[in-house]
Amino acid sequence: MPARPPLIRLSGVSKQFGSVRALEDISLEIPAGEIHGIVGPSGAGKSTLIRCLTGLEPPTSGEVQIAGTRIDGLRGAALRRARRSIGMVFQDVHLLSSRTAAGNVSHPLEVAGAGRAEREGRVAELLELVGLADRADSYPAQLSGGQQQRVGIARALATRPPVLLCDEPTSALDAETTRQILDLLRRLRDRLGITVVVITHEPSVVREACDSVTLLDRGRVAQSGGLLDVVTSGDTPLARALVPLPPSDPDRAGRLVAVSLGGSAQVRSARDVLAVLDAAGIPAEIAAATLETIDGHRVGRLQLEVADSDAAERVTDLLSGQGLAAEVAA
Ligand SMILES: Nc1ncnc2c1ncn2[C@@H]1O[C@H](COP(=O)(O)OP(=O)(O)OP(=O)(O)O)[C@@H](O)[C@H]1O
Repeated sequence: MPARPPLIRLSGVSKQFGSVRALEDISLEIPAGEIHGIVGPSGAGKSTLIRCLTGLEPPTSGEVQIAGTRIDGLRGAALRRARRSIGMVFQDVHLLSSRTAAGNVSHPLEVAGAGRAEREGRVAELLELVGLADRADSYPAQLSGGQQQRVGIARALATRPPVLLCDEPTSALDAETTRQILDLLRRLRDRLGITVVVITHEPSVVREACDSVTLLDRGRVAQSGGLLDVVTSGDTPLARALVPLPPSDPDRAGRLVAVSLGGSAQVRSARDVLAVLDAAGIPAEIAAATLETIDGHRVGRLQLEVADSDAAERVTDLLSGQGLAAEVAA
Protein backbone atom coordinates (compact mmCIF):
# COMPACT_ATOMS: atom_id res chain seq x y z
CA MET A 1 0.00 0.00 0.00
CA PRO A 2 1.47 3.42 -0.89
CA ALA A 3 2.27 5.65 2.11
CA ARG A 4 -0.33 8.33 2.77
CA PRO A 5 0.92 11.86 2.06
CA PRO A 6 1.70 13.92 5.16
CA LEU A 7 -1.03 16.41 6.02
CA ILE A 8 1.13 18.08 8.66
CA ARG A 9 4.80 18.60 7.99
CA LEU A 10 7.33 20.33 10.23
CA SER A 11 10.84 20.76 8.87
CA GLY A 12 13.66 21.90 11.14
CA VAL A 13 11.36 23.93 13.40
CA SER A 14 13.15 25.79 16.21
CA LYS A 15 11.71 28.33 18.62
CA GLN A 16 13.78 30.58 20.84
CA PHE A 17 12.35 32.70 23.68
CA GLY A 18 15.27 34.92 24.71
CA SER A 19 17.86 32.47 25.98
CA VAL A 20 15.34 29.58 26.21
CA ARG A 21 15.33 27.17 23.29
CA ALA A 22 11.76 25.81 23.54
CA LEU A 23 11.95 23.80 20.29
CA GLU A 24 15.08 22.62 18.57
CA ASP A 25 15.15 21.35 15.00
CA ILE A 26 11.81 19.51 15.06
CA SER A 27 11.07 17.57 11.90
CA LEU A 28 7.85 15.60 11.89
CA GLU A 29 5.37 14.30 9.30
CA ILE A 30 1.85 13.26 10.21
CA PRO A 31 -0.07 11.44 7.46
CA ALA A 32 -3.65 12.39 6.61
CA GLY A 33 -6.21 10.52 8.67
CA GLU A 34 -3.82 9.62 11.47
CA ILE A 35 -4.28 10.24 15.21
CA HIS A 36 -0.88 11.37 16.48
CA GLY A 37 0.02 11.80 20.15
CA ILE A 38 2.57 14.32 21.40
CA VAL A 39 3.89 13.47 24.85
CA GLY A 40 6.70 14.73 27.04
CA PRO A 41 7.49 16.03 30.49
CA SER A 42 6.49 19.50 31.64
CA GLY A 43 8.52 22.13 29.78
CA ALA A 44 9.36 19.74 26.91
CA GLY A 45 7.86 22.13 24.36
CA LYS A 46 4.42 20.59 23.69
CA SER A 47 2.43 23.83 23.99
CA THR A 48 5.00 25.72 21.96
CA LEU A 49 4.74 23.08 19.24
CA ILE A 50 0.95 23.41 19.15
CA ARG A 51 1.24 27.19 18.98
CA CYS A 52 3.62 26.89 16.03
CA LEU A 53 1.20 24.44 14.35
CA THR A 54 -1.69 26.86 14.69
CA GLY A 55 0.30 29.84 13.50
CA LEU A 56 -0.12 31.54 16.90
CA GLU A 57 3.63 31.55 17.37
CA PRO A 58 6.00 31.98 14.42
CA PRO A 59 8.98 29.60 14.65
CA THR A 60 12.39 31.23 14.89
CA SER A 61 13.46 29.00 12.01
CA GLY A 62 12.06 26.10 10.02
CA GLU A 63 8.82 25.45 8.12
CA VAL A 64 5.31 24.44 9.15
CA GLN A 65 3.00 23.10 6.44
CA ILE A 66 -0.62 22.09 6.85
CA ALA A 67 -2.50 20.54 3.94
CA GLY A 68 0.19 21.78 1.57
CA THR A 69 0.08 25.40 2.80
CA ARG A 70 3.06 26.92 4.55
CA ILE A 71 1.67 28.67 7.60
CA ASP A 72 4.80 29.97 9.30
CA GLY A 73 5.26 33.56 8.34
CA LEU A 74 1.59 34.15 7.36
CA ARG A 75 0.02 37.30 8.75
CA GLY A 76 -3.39 38.95 8.98
CA ALA A 77 -6.17 37.67 6.72
CA ALA A 78 -3.99 34.96 5.15
CA LEU A 79 -3.19 33.55 8.61
CA ARG A 80 -6.85 33.70 9.66
CA ARG A 81 -7.82 31.79 6.51
CA ALA A 82 -5.13 29.16 7.10
CA ARG A 83 -6.19 28.78 10.72
CA ARG A 84 -9.67 27.80 9.59
CA SER A 85 -8.15 24.49 8.50
CA ILE A 86 -7.38 23.70 12.15
CA GLY A 87 -9.99 22.91 14.81
CA MET A 88 -8.87 23.22 18.44
CA VAL A 89 -10.06 21.39 21.53
CA PHE A 90 -8.73 22.26 25.01
CA GLN A 91 -8.83 20.77 28.48
CA ASP A 92 -10.98 23.72 29.60
CA VAL A 93 -13.74 23.77 27.02
CA HIS A 94 -14.59 27.47 27.47
CA LEU A 95 -18.13 27.25 26.15
CA LEU A 96 -20.20 30.44 26.08
CA SER A 97 -22.38 30.04 29.17
CA SER A 98 -25.16 32.23 27.79
CA ARG A 99 -25.57 30.06 24.71
CA THR A 100 -27.08 26.60 24.35
CA ALA A 101 -25.09 23.65 23.00
CA ALA A 102 -26.48 24.44 19.54
CA GLY A 103 -25.62 28.14 19.97
CA ASN A 104 -22.04 27.29 20.88
CA VAL A 105 -21.58 24.99 17.88
CA SER A 106 -23.14 27.63 15.64
CA HIS A 107 -20.77 30.38 16.81
CA PRO A 108 -17.78 29.70 14.49
CA LEU A 109 -20.21 29.37 11.57
CA GLU A 110 -21.60 32.82 12.37
CA VAL A 111 -18.07 34.22 12.52
CA ALA A 112 -17.35 32.60 9.14
CA GLY A 113 -20.47 34.29 7.71
CA ALA A 114 -22.57 31.16 7.05
CA GLY A 115 -26.30 31.75 6.42
CA ARG A 116 -28.96 30.65 8.90
CA ALA A 117 -30.20 27.59 7.00
CA GLU A 118 -26.67 26.34 6.50
CA ARG A 119 -25.85 26.91 10.17
CA GLU A 120 -28.91 25.08 11.42
CA GLY A 121 -28.27 22.08 9.17
CA ARG A 122 -24.62 21.89 10.11
CA VAL A 123 -25.26 22.27 13.86
CA ALA A 124 -27.85 19.46 13.83
CA GLU A 125 -25.45 17.24 11.87
CA LEU A 126 -22.56 17.94 14.29
CA LEU A 127 -24.59 17.40 17.46
CA GLU A 128 -25.77 14.11 15.99
CA LEU A 129 -22.14 13.16 15.20
CA VAL A 130 -21.01 13.75 18.79
CA GLY A 131 -24.06 12.00 20.29
CA LEU A 132 -25.82 15.10 21.66
CA ALA A 133 -28.74 15.50 19.27
CA ASP A 134 -31.14 15.49 22.22
CA ARG A 135 -29.23 18.17 24.18
CA ALA A 136 -29.17 20.94 21.55
CA ASP A 137 -31.15 23.30 23.81
CA SER A 138 -29.18 22.63 27.00
CA TYR A 139 -26.91 25.30 28.45
CA PRO A 140 -23.31 24.38 29.42
CA ALA A 141 -24.20 24.43 33.14
CA GLN A 142 -26.78 21.72 32.43
CA LEU A 143 -24.22 19.42 30.76
CA SER A 144 -21.66 17.05 32.30
CA GLY A 145 -17.93 17.60 31.73
CA GLY A 146 -17.89 14.91 29.05
CA GLN A 147 -20.93 16.40 27.30
CA GLN A 148 -19.33 19.86 27.39
CA GLN A 149 -16.21 18.40 25.79
CA ARG A 150 -18.41 16.85 23.06
CA VAL A 151 -19.90 20.29 22.38
CA GLY A 152 -16.34 21.66 22.24
CA ILE A 153 -15.39 19.01 19.68
CA ALA A 154 -18.50 19.71 17.58
CA ARG A 155 -17.69 23.44 17.70
CA ALA A 156 -14.10 22.78 16.62
CA LEU A 157 -15.33 20.80 13.61
CA ALA A 158 -18.03 23.28 12.57
CA THR A 159 -16.08 24.84 9.69
CA ARG A 160 -14.94 21.40 8.43
CA PRO A 161 -11.22 21.69 9.25
CA PRO A 162 -9.10 18.78 8.01
CA VAL A 163 -7.04 18.95 11.23
CA LEU A 164 -8.17 18.72 14.85
CA LEU A 165 -5.63 19.70 17.53
CA CYS A 166 -6.52 18.51 21.01
CA ASP A 167 -4.58 19.97 23.96
CA GLU A 168 -5.01 17.67 26.99
CA PRO A 169 -8.63 16.97 25.91
CA THR A 170 -9.39 14.45 28.66
CA SER A 171 -7.27 15.66 31.59
CA ALA A 172 -10.29 16.99 33.48
CA LEU A 173 -12.40 13.85 32.88
CA ASP A 174 -12.80 10.56 34.76
CA ALA A 175 -11.61 7.27 33.24
CA GLU A 176 -14.95 6.19 31.73
CA THR A 177 -15.69 9.61 30.22
CA THR A 178 -12.12 9.74 28.88
CA ARG A 179 -12.67 6.40 27.14
CA GLN A 180 -15.90 7.71 25.56
CA ILE A 181 -14.21 10.90 24.30
CA LEU A 182 -11.29 8.92 22.83
CA ASP A 183 -13.78 6.57 21.19
CA LEU A 184 -15.52 9.61 19.73
CA LEU A 185 -12.23 11.00 18.34
CA ARG A 186 -11.54 7.67 16.60
CA ARG A 187 -15.07 7.51 15.18
CA LEU A 188 -14.83 11.11 13.94
CA ARG A 189 -11.50 10.32 12.29
CA ASP A 190 -13.06 7.27 10.61
CA ARG A 191 -16.22 9.12 9.51
CA LEU A 192 -14.68 12.45 8.47
CA GLY A 193 -11.13 11.41 7.55
CA ILE A 194 -9.70 14.20 9.72
CA THR A 195 -6.12 14.22 11.02
CA VAL A 196 -5.94 14.51 14.80
CA VAL A 197 -3.03 15.68 16.98
CA VAL A 198 -3.44 14.99 20.70
CA ILE A 199 -1.18 16.57 23.29
CA THR A 200 -1.36 14.57 26.48
CA HIS A 201 0.50 13.59 29.61
CA GLU A 202 -1.62 10.43 29.97
CA PRO A 203 -0.05 7.25 28.53
CA SER A 204 -3.51 5.63 28.45
CA VAL A 205 -4.69 8.29 25.97
CA VAL A 206 -1.88 7.36 23.60
CA ARG A 207 -2.46 3.61 24.07
CA GLU A 208 -6.19 3.87 23.46
CA ALA A 209 -6.47 6.52 20.77
CA CYS A 210 -3.26 7.11 18.84
CA ASP A 211 -1.84 5.49 15.71
CA SER A 212 1.53 7.13 16.16
CA VAL A 213 3.33 9.15 18.80
CA THR A 214 6.17 11.60 19.33
CA LEU A 215 8.06 12.05 22.59
CA LEU A 216 9.45 15.54 23.10
CA ASP A 217 12.25 16.09 25.58
CA ARG A 218 13.84 19.49 26.21
CA GLY A 219 12.55 20.81 22.91
CA ARG A 220 13.79 17.91 20.79
CA VAL A 221 12.16 14.82 19.30
CA ALA A 222 13.43 12.07 21.59
CA GLN A 223 11.48 9.30 19.84
CA SER A 224 8.74 9.11 17.22
CA GLY A 225 6.95 6.35 15.34
CA GLY A 226 3.94 4.09 14.89
CA LEU A 227 2.44 3.00 18.19
CA LEU A 228 3.06 -0.72 17.73
CA ASP A 229 6.61 -0.08 16.55
CA VAL A 230 7.56 2.06 19.53
CA VAL A 231 6.22 -0.43 22.06
CA THR A 232 7.71 -3.55 20.46
CA SER A 233 11.10 -2.24 19.37
CA GLY A 234 12.89 -2.48 22.71
CA ASP A 235 13.43 -0.88 26.07
CA THR A 236 12.92 2.67 24.76
CA PRO A 237 11.60 5.76 26.61
CA LEU A 238 8.20 5.50 24.88
CA ALA A 239 7.95 1.75 25.57
CA ARG A 240 8.72 2.44 29.23
CA ALA A 241 6.10 5.22 29.36
CA LEU A 242 3.37 3.40 27.42
CA VAL A 243 3.83 -0.12 28.79
CA PRO A 244 5.32 0.53 32.24
CA LEU A 245 6.70 -2.40 34.22
CA PRO A 246 6.06 -2.84 37.92
CA PRO A 247 9.25 -2.58 39.99
CA SER A 248 11.27 -5.78 40.22
CA ASP A 249 12.91 -7.04 43.40
CA PRO A 250 15.90 -4.75 44.16
CA ASP A 251 17.62 -7.60 46.09
CA ARG A 252 17.67 -9.95 43.12
CA ALA A 253 20.86 -11.95 42.70
CA GLY A 254 20.92 -12.43 38.92
CA ARG A 255 21.02 -10.24 35.78
CA LEU A 256 17.92 -8.80 34.15
CA VAL A 257 17.07 -8.98 30.46
CA ALA A 258 14.39 -6.65 29.04
CA VAL A 259 12.21 -8.27 26.38
CA SER A 260 9.45 -6.71 24.26
CA LEU A 261 6.61 -8.96 23.15
CA GLY A 262 4.49 -8.29 20.08
CA GLY A 263 7.14 -8.13 17.35
CA SER A 264 7.42 -11.85 16.59
CA ALA A 265 4.81 -14.16 15.08
CA GLN A 266 6.49 -17.23 16.62
CA VAL A 267 7.33 -16.15 20.16
CA ARG A 268 4.22 -14.31 21.29
CA SER A 269 3.80 -14.83 25.01
CA ALA A 270 5.83 -15.00 28.22
CA ARG A 271 5.24 -18.75 28.15
CA ASP A 272 6.71 -18.94 24.60
CA VAL A 273 9.78 -17.00 25.79
CA LEU A 274 10.35 -19.34 28.73
CA ALA A 275 9.89 -22.36 26.41
CA VAL A 276 12.63 -21.04 24.07
CA LEU A 277 15.00 -20.59 27.02
CA ASP A 278 14.06 -23.95 28.52
CA ALA A 279 14.80 -25.69 25.20
CA ALA A 280 18.25 -24.06 25.27
CA GLY A 281 18.80 -25.16 28.86
CA ILE A 282 18.88 -21.63 30.32
CA PRO A 283 17.03 -21.27 33.63
CA ALA A 284 15.12 -17.97 33.80
CA GLU A 285 12.41 -16.38 35.89
CA ILE A 286 10.01 -13.55 35.14
CA ALA A 287 10.96 -10.70 37.47
CA ALA A 288 8.31 -8.27 36.15
CA ALA A 289 5.82 -8.26 33.29
CA THR A 290 3.17 -6.01 31.73
CA LEU A 291 0.79 -7.08 28.98
CA GLU A 292 -1.43 -4.70 27.02
CA THR A 293 -3.68 -4.84 23.99
CA ILE A 294 -2.81 -2.00 21.63
CA ASP A 295 -4.77 -1.51 18.43
CA GLY A 296 -6.02 -5.10 18.76
CA HIS A 297 -2.50 -6.53 19.15
CA ARG A 298 -1.15 -8.20 22.27
CA VAL A 299 2.04 -6.43 23.25
CA GLY A 300 4.05 -6.58 26.43
CA ARG A 301 7.32 -6.11 28.22
CA LEU A 302 9.10 -8.63 30.40
CA GLN A 303 12.05 -8.50 32.68
CA LEU A 304 13.69 -11.91 32.86
CA GLU A 305 16.08 -12.77 35.63
CA VAL A 306 18.90 -15.11 34.68
CA ALA A 307 21.92 -16.35 36.65
CA ASP A 308 24.70 -14.08 35.40
CA SER A 309 26.02 -11.86 32.58
CA ASP A 310 26.93 -14.83 30.37
CA ALA A 311 23.41 -16.21 30.61
CA ALA A 312 22.01 -12.72 29.94
CA GLU A 313 24.09 -12.42 26.74
CA ARG A 314 22.96 -15.86 25.56
CA VAL A 315 19.31 -14.97 26.23
CA THR A 316 19.48 -11.71 24.26
CA ASP A 317 21.15 -13.52 21.31
CA LEU A 318 18.60 -16.31 21.39
CA LEU A 319 15.55 -14.06 21.63
CA SER A 320 16.89 -11.52 19.10
CA GLY A 321 17.32 -14.48 16.73
CA GLN A 322 13.57 -15.13 17.20
CA GLY A 323 12.75 -11.58 16.12
CA LEU A 324 12.17 -10.14 19.60
CA ALA A 325 13.73 -6.95 20.94
CA ALA A 326 15.82 -8.11 23.91
CA GLU A 327 18.64 -6.39 25.76
CA VAL A 328 20.55 -6.79 28.98
CA ALA A 329 19.11 -4.32 31.48
CA ALA A 330 21.50 -1.97 33.23
N1 LIG B 1 6.31 32.95 25.89
C1 LIG B 1 7.37 32.38 26.46
N2 LIG B 1 8.41 33.12 26.89
C2 LIG B 1 9.50 32.55 27.43
N3 LIG B 1 9.67 31.22 27.58
C3 LIG B 1 8.68 30.42 27.18
C4 LIG B 1 7.47 30.94 26.59
N4 LIG B 1 6.66 29.90 26.29
C5 LIG B 1 7.32 28.78 26.67
N5 LIG B 1 8.52 29.08 27.19
C6 LIG B 1 9.54 28.14 27.69
O1 LIG B 1 9.72 27.16 26.67
C7 LIG B 1 9.88 25.85 27.23
C8 LIG B 1 8.80 24.92 26.70
O2 LIG B 1 7.53 25.32 27.25
P1 LIG B 1 6.14 24.66 26.84
O3 LIG B 1 5.07 25.42 27.54
O4 LIG B 1 6.05 24.56 25.36
O5 LIG B 1 6.28 23.19 27.48
P2 LIG B 1 5.16 22.07 27.70
O6 LIG B 1 5.77 20.79 27.27
O7 LIG B 1 3.89 22.48 27.05
O8 LIG B 1 4.99 22.10 29.28
P3 LIG B 1 3.66 21.76 30.17
O9 LIG B 1 3.38 20.29 30.00
O10 LIG B 1 4.11 22.10 31.56
O11 LIG B 1 2.56 22.64 29.66
C9 LIG B 1 9.85 26.04 28.75
O12 LIG B 1 11.18 26.15 29.20
C10 LIG B 1 9.09 27.36 28.91
O13 LIG B 1 9.48 28.00 30.10
